[in-house]
Amino acid sequence: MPTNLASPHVARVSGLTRSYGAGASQVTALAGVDLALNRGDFTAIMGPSGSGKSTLMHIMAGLDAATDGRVWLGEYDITNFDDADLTLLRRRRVGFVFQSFNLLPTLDVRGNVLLPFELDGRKPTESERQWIDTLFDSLGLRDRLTHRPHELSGGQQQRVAIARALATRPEVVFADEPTGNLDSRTGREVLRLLADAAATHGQSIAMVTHDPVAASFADRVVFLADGKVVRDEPRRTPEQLSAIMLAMETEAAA
Ligand SMILES: Nc1ncnc2c1ncn2[C@@H]1O[C@H](COP(=O)(O)OP(=O)(O)OP(=O)(O)O)[C@@H](O)[C@H]1O
Repeated sequence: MPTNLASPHVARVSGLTRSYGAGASQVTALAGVDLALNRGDFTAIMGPSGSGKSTLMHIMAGLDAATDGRVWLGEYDITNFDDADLTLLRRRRVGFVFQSFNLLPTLDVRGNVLLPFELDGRKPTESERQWIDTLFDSLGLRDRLTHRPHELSGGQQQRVAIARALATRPEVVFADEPTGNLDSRTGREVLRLLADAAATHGQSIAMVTHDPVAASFADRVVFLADGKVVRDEPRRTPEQLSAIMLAMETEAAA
């Protein structure tokens, strides 16, 4: 495997294209994207519906394959990895938080958080055990450890999903609209937790969102339109991000 241990990037794509279908019905979801996610950053990926955000995230996370271009996850060039290698790499290097929480209904909170270790066929080390305890405390899950997902509120379920995503200290956490199913107050709590994981623990996080308030918690905001990166901004207020989105829509309509 080609390695580049000095890489300051947790994930990178170069000349990335992704099309679906063939002939007249072909859709180009990504049309030549160059993007590198910095280690320790909380990066938001914004853009209008259909601009390619989820496709980009899925390819960066090794869940979908490029049509053309190259993809790196940490020091690995995963462009030509087969499914078995990708599964292993995802299990060991990537955490996921989805809009729909994706918790196992039959497992309690502790079981859900320990699931990535189970899947990897190992037990947490002593230091991982301590880290998981810290997560239970800082995410306010301590008195819910034996509860099953259906006994929890939406915000609590998303906090369990975040604890699970952070438990193995993955190279990068990918979050797809993680606050999409939460009320705005609970959503802000979840965003604060993600921002804190990056700021305090150096956890690299990439989050897809269409919500300027959510994106305002990120260190960096990358905008996609029509399958291309059109802007790349440092931290911005929700008002500034809304203005950028509006300007993009006005340009697209002109
Ligand atoms: N499996 C697929 N088959 C065919 N077309 C697809 C598939 N997945 C995505 N697309 C198309 O690719 C384009 C980009 O989709 P994508 O889901 O990445 O956009 P998005 O920015 O995440 O949108 P949204 O904000 O609505 O979730 C869209 O035109 C979509 O219809």
